Amino acid sequence: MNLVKLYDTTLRDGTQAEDISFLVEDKLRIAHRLDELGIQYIEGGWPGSNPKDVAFFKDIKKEKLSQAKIAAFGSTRRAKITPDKDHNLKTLVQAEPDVVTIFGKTWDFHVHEALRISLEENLELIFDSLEYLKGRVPEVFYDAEHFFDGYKANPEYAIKTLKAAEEAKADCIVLCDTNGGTMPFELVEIIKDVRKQIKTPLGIHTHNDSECAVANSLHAVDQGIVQVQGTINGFGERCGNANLCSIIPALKLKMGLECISDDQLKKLRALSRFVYELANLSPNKHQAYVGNSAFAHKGGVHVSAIQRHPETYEHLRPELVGNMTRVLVSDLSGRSNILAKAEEFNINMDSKDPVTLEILDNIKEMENRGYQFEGAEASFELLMKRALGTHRKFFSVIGFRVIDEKRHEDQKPFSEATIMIKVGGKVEHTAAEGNGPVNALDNALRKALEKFYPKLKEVKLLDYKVRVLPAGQGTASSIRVLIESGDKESRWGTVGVSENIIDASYQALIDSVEYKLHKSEDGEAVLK
Ligand SMILES: CC(=O)SCCNC(=O)CCNC(=O)[C@H](O)C(C)(C)COP(=O)(O)OP(=O)(O)OC[C@H]1O[C@@H](n2cnc3c(N)ncnc32)[C@H](O)[C@@H]1OP(=O)(O)O
Ligand SMILES: CC(=O)C(=O)O
Repeated sequence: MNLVKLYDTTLRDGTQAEDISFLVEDKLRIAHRLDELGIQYIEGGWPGSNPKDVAFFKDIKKEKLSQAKIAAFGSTRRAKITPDKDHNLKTLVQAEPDVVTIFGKTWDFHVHEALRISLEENLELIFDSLEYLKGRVPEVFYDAEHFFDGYKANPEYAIKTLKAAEEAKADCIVLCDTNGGTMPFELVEIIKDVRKQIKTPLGIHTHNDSECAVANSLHAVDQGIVQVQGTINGFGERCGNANLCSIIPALKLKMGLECISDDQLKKLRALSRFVYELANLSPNKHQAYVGNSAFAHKGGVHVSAIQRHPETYEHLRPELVGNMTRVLVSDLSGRSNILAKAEEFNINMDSKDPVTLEILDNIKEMENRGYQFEGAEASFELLMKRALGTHRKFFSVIGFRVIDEKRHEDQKPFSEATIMIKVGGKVEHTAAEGNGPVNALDNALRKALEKFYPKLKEVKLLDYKVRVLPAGQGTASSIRVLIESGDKESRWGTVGVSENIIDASYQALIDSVEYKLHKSEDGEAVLK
């Protein structure tokens, strides 16, 4: 099996994305996870750029990585000075990385416009910057910036720049689609020509401006390229870099090329989510291979078929990349969705049971009113339990009142809720404040119930989403509230719909509390 080396630039090009910034501590943690995944090269940053990147290279030396090599990034020397006087090249060597990668100009237009030097001077910049680095660091890679655009504009000159890097004995020459506009069919023809003229091992670095970064990387490998650069989740300048979360499984599972082990591949989804978390971004649920929806089935026809054989609607087994099959319930559902969901919740159901059809009709009718169960699986489970008669009533709400008051125009509004509940034969009447009416109602409900069910103290309200649903024929517009709650072990979503936002929130809060009580080992056991 051929070996393709992976070069991750999440910590450098990834941080060039709008909204993405990592602390040194984050970078160190990500480097460890990339190492565990089996990434061979980790580009940590540009030490000539800022003190944070200098600190990263200092700190990473104290860390023990199992196999990955650390690369420092920078540019060729500035014009009119020798390499030994160039601050950027000096800091690259001082960072003492395993690899230095420098980028240089390939496109004559850039040489004239961005560097404002002659084409000949640019060749000297490339040659003597690489020559200076060789011998001072263990490995030197050359990123041929704008290679494909440069080749299209002036192929002879573009190849000359690669030859300058080859003469200086660069260990790998990386062809970059810097502006991300190259089409796969163009890239293939260009690489074929390069391979006739350049014998140094080649790498690929693509951007996603025309949504072709992954396709271009895979075509490049097909053409004999041995190093693939990219980032986790495709983070990167403008529309991003080639997404390693898609490239890695494609290399291994579609092209049969060894790059990481099977066990490492199973860590892919966890790494993707870890990097989103440290970047403080919500994961893209529709992301190929690793997203929540990547193997989520909604249409009844699909669910029926995957239950007979998963390959009918899955291009590979999700477990291979650490993901899993999910069955969604919606108004596109058929009986198969309900049965699959019931199995997930360990509820016994029979496809011929009239209850299955009753639940299905119920869901369709509720979705028509604005309910949505895709993000509210806890409400769905309670709905099934109610239909099957296995739902337990832990408490009843006699009534509640919410007051939202602003006593002076300069004062913050004040929210208070009172609630009366009944548990067994006991009535509890409590009041609580909150930073808004829903928060006050949540506090009052839990204050009243915690006395009977102390396990509710573990529940936290994690997310609250409100959506105004347009009015239907003859109906007023309504509000859908989705609440995400969690405890030490898990998270669950609940939903409420009403013309009144407090009532919709109340329904979702009640479901959240009921779900927690059901999932606690035994309803009676939590009742003191
Ligand atoms: C394709 C890529 O992604 S390349 C990486 C891009 N990433 C970044 O730019 C992030 C980090 N960059 C930085 O921190 C800063 O740009 C620095 C510290 C590197 C340089 O800062 P400054 O000296 O202020 O320069 P500035 O940011 O304006 O960049 C333009 C300079 O870079 C020079 N330059 C650009 N590319 C190259 C190159 N390949 N080789 C040598 N010099 C280059 C330009 O000639 C220009 O120099 P001049 O000001 O002497 O005319
Ligand atoms: C080197 C690099 O980041 C690019 O050409 O896009």
